[in-house]
Amino acid sequence: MLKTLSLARDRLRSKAPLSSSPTSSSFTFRVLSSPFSSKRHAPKASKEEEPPLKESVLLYPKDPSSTPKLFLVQPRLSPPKFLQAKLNEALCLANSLEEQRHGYFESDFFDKELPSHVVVQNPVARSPKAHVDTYFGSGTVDNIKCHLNAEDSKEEVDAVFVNAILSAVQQRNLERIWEKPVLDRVGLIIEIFNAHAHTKEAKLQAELAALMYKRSRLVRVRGTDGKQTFGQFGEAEVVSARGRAASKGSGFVGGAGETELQLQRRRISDRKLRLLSQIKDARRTRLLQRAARRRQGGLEGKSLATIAVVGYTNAGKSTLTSALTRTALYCNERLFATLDPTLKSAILPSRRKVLLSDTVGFISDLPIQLVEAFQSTLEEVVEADLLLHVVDSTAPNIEEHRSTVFHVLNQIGVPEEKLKNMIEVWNKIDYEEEEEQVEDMHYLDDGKGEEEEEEAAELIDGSIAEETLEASEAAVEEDQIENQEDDSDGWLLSDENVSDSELWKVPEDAKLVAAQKNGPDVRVSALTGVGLKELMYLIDERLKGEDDKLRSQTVVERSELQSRKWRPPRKDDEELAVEQ
Ligand SMILES: Nc1nc2c(ncn2[C@@H]2O[C@H](COP(=O)(O)OP(=O)(O)OP(=O)(O)O)[C@@H](O)[C@H]2O)c(=O)[nH]1
Ligand SMILES: [Mg+2]
Repeated sequence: MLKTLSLARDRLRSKAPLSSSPTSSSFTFRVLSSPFSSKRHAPKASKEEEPPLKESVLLYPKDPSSTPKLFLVQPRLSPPKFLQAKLNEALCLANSLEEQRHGYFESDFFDKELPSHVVVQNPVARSPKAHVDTYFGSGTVDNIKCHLNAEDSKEEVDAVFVNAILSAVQQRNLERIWEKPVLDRVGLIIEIFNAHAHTKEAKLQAELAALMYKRSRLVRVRGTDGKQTFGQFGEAEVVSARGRAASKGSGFVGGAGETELQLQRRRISDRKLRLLSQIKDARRTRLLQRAARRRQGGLEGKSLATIAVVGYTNAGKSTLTSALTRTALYCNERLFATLDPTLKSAILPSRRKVLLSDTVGFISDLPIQLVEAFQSTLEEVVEADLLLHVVDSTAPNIEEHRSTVFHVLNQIGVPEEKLKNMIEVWNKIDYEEEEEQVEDMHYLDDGKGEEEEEEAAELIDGSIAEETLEASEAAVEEDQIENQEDDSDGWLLSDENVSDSELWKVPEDAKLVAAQKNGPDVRVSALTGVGLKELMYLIDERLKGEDDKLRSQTVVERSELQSRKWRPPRKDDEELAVEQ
């Protein structure tokens, strides 16, 4: 089984050629329309009732058996190892977008075809600012369109996934040029969150994230006829009479009426308020449960310690939690398999009972507000007594993964003391051994890889590479970028005032804390069980250390209190008081 897994993973790691891959997916289902174009929200002048927003934020209708066929566009990164890692992650993201049926995914992750993809020149490589209108230069945009047409002629592509963070305007313009819904990195991750959420709380949080994202995507662009239009297909501007009467004071005709943009914003704001209040209720329940757990206590009247298992998505958090608690949590190769925190108990070597909390994984380049939508869930992490940071030791960009986790933990407010005490667990050490064993029978070693890499080089260094920045900038049509009202509420970091190079940079604070740790505290294989005993002893030790710290703190506080209470006022003190 292990071998199959490694082979399959190997396949995903190495097969993704750095070029357009005309592999046709086995997905046969269709996206009816994009949630991010307004096609599906064709304005209805008279209807004022609450739209089914949960549905409107989704990429495809909630048919559990439906999976969209995505076409991936990966901006080139260097070094090639980093590009390969990012490309593999993007392919995994694309294949992770799937609804579960009765708690299970229809297909085996590795039975799925790799999504068709193309590596293109990275616009931020030459200039910190990408093209404000279409992100990519015009040559790249046209080239992608050709690839899309070619792909479409074989099997219809439902949406284009650009593995970068696009502004609303860039997204809308690309949608118009490519005539396909476009998802950027944040959009796809939100879609996955929505598809994988199970519990009421996770669903609410995922919907909130989608809603905030959707609000940031509401833009008006100037259409080909020069008129302001709201949607991709130039829907009418004024869609309801609301506001007319109010603006005139009486009568039923007057004022400018409500535009589609205002109507959508209002609906989103109303829904957001309702969602926030529901999340608040769920949070209250969680707080009560946590307090009850603390009261319940462990051995010798101690409170029951909670250990939060954190880490990059797919690092093996659920597998490790299952192994340590001897339970069977849901584990899957799909990214963001876990969205709902789960608590399981374990007995440490000292016979102390603890709770392990498995939670949502982190990923690079996500805006803080997305994390904020999951604040209620992530509170478990902030409140935990100890953190276990699970790292996939086989990840080629392991440093980026580590830094991302430190960054998110900083963002959600984990105290520095807790970060220092965190146990870093390098997981999947069995994989290296496996890799060595299967190297000779590497089924991808069929000579195709090189050929495909050459193609990639052609694509990157050929027509697209020749296109100069100046030329593409000249191609920016002024009327397309005029009035680029980006209503992101400062939510998306992709706003034009934040350069994309900033987004891809590991934040300094995260680097600092990550650098303080030189390596793993323990190396394990959650799958085979190697290193788990050592890990359990380490948890015991760290918790004891925490207890001792707490005890000495309490003793100091108590003695301070006593001395304050019983100490008779000294002469020096009296003098000091008089001076003051
Ligand atoms: N070879 C190997 N595979 C592992 C190990 N631990 C986990 N995996 C595999 O890695 C994949 C992801 O594991 P999960 O436990 O679901 O990872 P996770 O961190 O919980 O992922 P998310 O919930 O999606 O964030 C699964 O296919 C596991 O079987 C390990 O020690 N060795
Ligand atoms: Mg998990």
